[in-house]
Amino acid sequence: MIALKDVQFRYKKQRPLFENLNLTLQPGFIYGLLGKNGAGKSSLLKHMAGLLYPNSGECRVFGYNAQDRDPNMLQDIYVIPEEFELPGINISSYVSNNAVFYTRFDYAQMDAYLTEFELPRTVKLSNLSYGQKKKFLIAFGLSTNARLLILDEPTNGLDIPSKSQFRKIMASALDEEKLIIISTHQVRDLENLIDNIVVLEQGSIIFNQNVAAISERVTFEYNLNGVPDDEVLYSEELHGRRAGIVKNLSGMETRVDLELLFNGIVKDAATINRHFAN
Ligand SMILES: Nc1ncnc2c1ncn2[C@@H]1O[C@H](COP(=O)(O)OP(=O)(O)OP(=O)(O)O)[C@@H](O)[C@H]1O
Repeated sequence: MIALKDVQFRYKKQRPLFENLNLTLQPGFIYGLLGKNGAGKSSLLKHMAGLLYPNSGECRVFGYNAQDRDPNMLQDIYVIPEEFELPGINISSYVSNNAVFYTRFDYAQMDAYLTEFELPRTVKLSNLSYGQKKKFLIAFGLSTNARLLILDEPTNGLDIPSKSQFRKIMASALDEEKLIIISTHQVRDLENLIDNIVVLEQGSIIFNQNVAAISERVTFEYNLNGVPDDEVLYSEELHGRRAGIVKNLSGMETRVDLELLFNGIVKDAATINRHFAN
């Protein structure tokens, strides 16, 4: 479990980014962390990995205070950052140098991911394309079997087949012990993958809901003609029509449109949260 309690944080000489931020994340789920540029997603993920420390409050990961960077905690965390550099060595050298840090590293699993992603094994990692490097890190990260996997913009640079491979691989990698957090702007890439949506805005959590609850409470409509105004929680122009988020009064579960949902939350989180609270 990850528990952030009353976290306050500011970068030096900046105004506070997090003020009393509270958030609990449970294993067995994939969380989508969404937010506009500069909302604080990467900073939040860095707190969880013990790379940034709160000014006050605490961030506990599997019971450890993340800022202590206890080796037992670190071997259970794998972070794939948005920007990274890989050394000029081939995959097998990298694996034999780095897998030792993870007690549950599964070499057969790594091999299967490399085949699935069609990664060339003899080329130096530094000479791979950006998308290939990303796929290599995803393969390595999953093979560590770390209980906490943090992925910052993992689908950036992936081609279309690789994005669907990514979704398939992530879904199959999840078990009840693992907690996966994916931060992204590419919300469509997360559809049918994430269990929970957390939205951050100017350092505050403005929305935190389970996808099943979302599909039970609201529907996503692409032509609001005829829908009474008091049932519409958010609307926008889409291909010349009014699309939007509507109260689900039928109780039938429908597909969650993450892009519409995100737009609605950013525009007016209070209205949407009020509906969920009722
Ligand atoms: N090292 C730093 N020093 C000072 N301010 C920083 C630093 N890193 C980030 N910030 C500021 O903190 C805020 C949050 O940045 P952060 O990178 O966490 O946002 P983000 O949600 O990940 O953004 P993006 O979607 O653009 O990657 C921004 O206003 C940013 O300018």
